[in-house]
Amino acid sequence: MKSTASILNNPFLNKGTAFTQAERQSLGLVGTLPSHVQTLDEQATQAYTQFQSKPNDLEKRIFLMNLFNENRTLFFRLMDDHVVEFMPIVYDPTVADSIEEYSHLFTDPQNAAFISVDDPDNVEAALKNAADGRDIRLVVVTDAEGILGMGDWGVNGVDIAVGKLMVYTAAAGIDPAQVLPVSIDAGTNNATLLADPLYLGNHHKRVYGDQYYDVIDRFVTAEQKLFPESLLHWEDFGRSNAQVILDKYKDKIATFNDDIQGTGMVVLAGILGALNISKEDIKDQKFVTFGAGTAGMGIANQVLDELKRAGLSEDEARKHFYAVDKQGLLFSDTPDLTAAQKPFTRDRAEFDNADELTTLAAVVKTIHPTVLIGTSTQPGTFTEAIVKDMAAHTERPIIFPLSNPTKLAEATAADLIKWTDGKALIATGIPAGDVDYKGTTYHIGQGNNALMYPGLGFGLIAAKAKVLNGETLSAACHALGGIVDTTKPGAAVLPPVSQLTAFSQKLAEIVAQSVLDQKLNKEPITDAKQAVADMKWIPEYKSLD
Ligand SMILES: NC(=O)c1ccc[n+]([C@@H]2O[C@H](COP(=O)([O-])OP(=O)(O)OC[C@H]3O[C@@H](n4cnc5c(N)ncnc54)[C@H](O)[C@@H]3O)[C@@H](O)[C@H]2O)c1
Ligand SMILES: O=C(O)C[C@H](O)C(=O)O
Ligand SMILES: [Mn+2]
Repeated sequence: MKSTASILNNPFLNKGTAFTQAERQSLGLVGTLPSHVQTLDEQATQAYTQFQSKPNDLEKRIFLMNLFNENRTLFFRLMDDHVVEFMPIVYDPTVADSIEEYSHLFTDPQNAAFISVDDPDNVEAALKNAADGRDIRLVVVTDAEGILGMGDWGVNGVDIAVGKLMVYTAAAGIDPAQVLPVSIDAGTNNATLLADPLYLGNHHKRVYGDQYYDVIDRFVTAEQKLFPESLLHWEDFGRSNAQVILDKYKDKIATFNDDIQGTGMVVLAGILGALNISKEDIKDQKFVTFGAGTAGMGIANQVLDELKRAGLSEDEARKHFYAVDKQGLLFSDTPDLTAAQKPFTRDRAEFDNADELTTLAAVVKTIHPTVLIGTSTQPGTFTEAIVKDMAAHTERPIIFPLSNPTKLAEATAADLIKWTDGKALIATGIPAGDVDYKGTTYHIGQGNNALMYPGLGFGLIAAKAKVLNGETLSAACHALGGIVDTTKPGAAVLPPVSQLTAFSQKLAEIVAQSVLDQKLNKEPITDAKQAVADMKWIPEYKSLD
């Protein structure tokens, strides 16, 4: 029999006041709880009332995290009941505040594994100890060099791994006992953290190069050895490492980078939704990506793939893209190009005014894009003048200001609707309320990878995929078509978060089917739908007596 403390302090087993009398007897809990036995419903109602009494979003998050630390079943039951309200609290944007305050507010490691670049010999031990015998099927790892658009947050960034995993369970139904958040503490270049005696990570600058890649390699090796059936999700790595790491492992194991591929997927799905509304062809679009980093180039690659599938040659397809970064429009001779940027550069000879194309305004004026994507981390950069200029040359401009959190968005949905007289087809990185303009209510899609990665990941795990390839990514991007009624005035380009569970399920089935169709499953599975249904965890108490 387990000790009293090991049950009440185990969030995967704990039921608190819902332990039945029989369980209290058999588990040695008699007299350790008040005598009235509550149902999960009663606990959820009571907890929601407490949640509502919290004065602000960060306090609400702290309350929910305490519940999460104590009792995962109750936490996810509550999240199931209130997913639209809880998403911005447990995930983006409030997760950004909690990351900034992580070291100061720390009370519980939340069953994460903490790997230190200074202790490479204990990488495997860290994973093993944190898993504590659990059958891990999903790992979300971050080194937190590029947390959302807020830069380097060192060990504090573990909260993004915890938050992404919460969304996985709420959206797709992965068993919370089968997930593992991982922090790789490679140091930090955040001067505020380094100067803070309360900072809980390594107090030294970030390590790069061979020493860093050696730890990553040890991590991947140990992760695959300990959890051979798991999917490995990379989150918020820096621009110089994200693509390199993905390229190194993507053909060998079941893995994906959420900022590159998850974001590419949601943006392509959003563009397809927008084109469904405008009844235009993707082959007629000109794409400007503003902020040509991890997400910007991930998006460009996913859209490029779509153009090729629509029949364009590689060369023709690339001509549809204009990548803009700090230097302005990226040309083949622009200094300091990243590996991901190089294939998307333009030739100076294409333009009479190439030397002037150093700002977004000049690029929009010259190119007349039909699609403008913001992944720049620069707030307010989609100005009224730029947006009006774009709208003057295309009937339904597609404009996605995606930088997170809220304070970094390139524009607000309300401004974009106003400046384009209701013509813009919009998705935003964080949740945006409806916009009422001249008698129409515009619903704004959330262009956040949270719409995609839970279904993608769950489908890959359920189908026991060996790898994730372009075929499956493409199938997933098309999965959301038809969920939104695009004939309604003011329709959103993506489905609402209120339908997150339903479309994550659909997405998982499509992904699993694609894996099976390509015979990429590690073990024999015949029915994708059944495999997804069999994996689904429901927040209900299981009998422990
Ligand atoms: N909505 C989503 O699902 C989603 C997904 C991923 C990333 N994002 C957001 O996108 C942003 C970028 O994330 P990332 O992971 O690509 O980061 P990143 O650091 O890899 O890329 C940011 C890019 O913006 C460029 N940039 C900085 N200042 C600029 C300026 N003044 N003009 C033009 N470009 C400039 C940088 O040089 C860099 O290339 C973040 O705010 C992040 O939250 C959103
Ligand atoms: O975390 C998010 O909200 C989306 C995305 O992964 C990001 O880095 O901004
Ligand atoms: Mn991210």
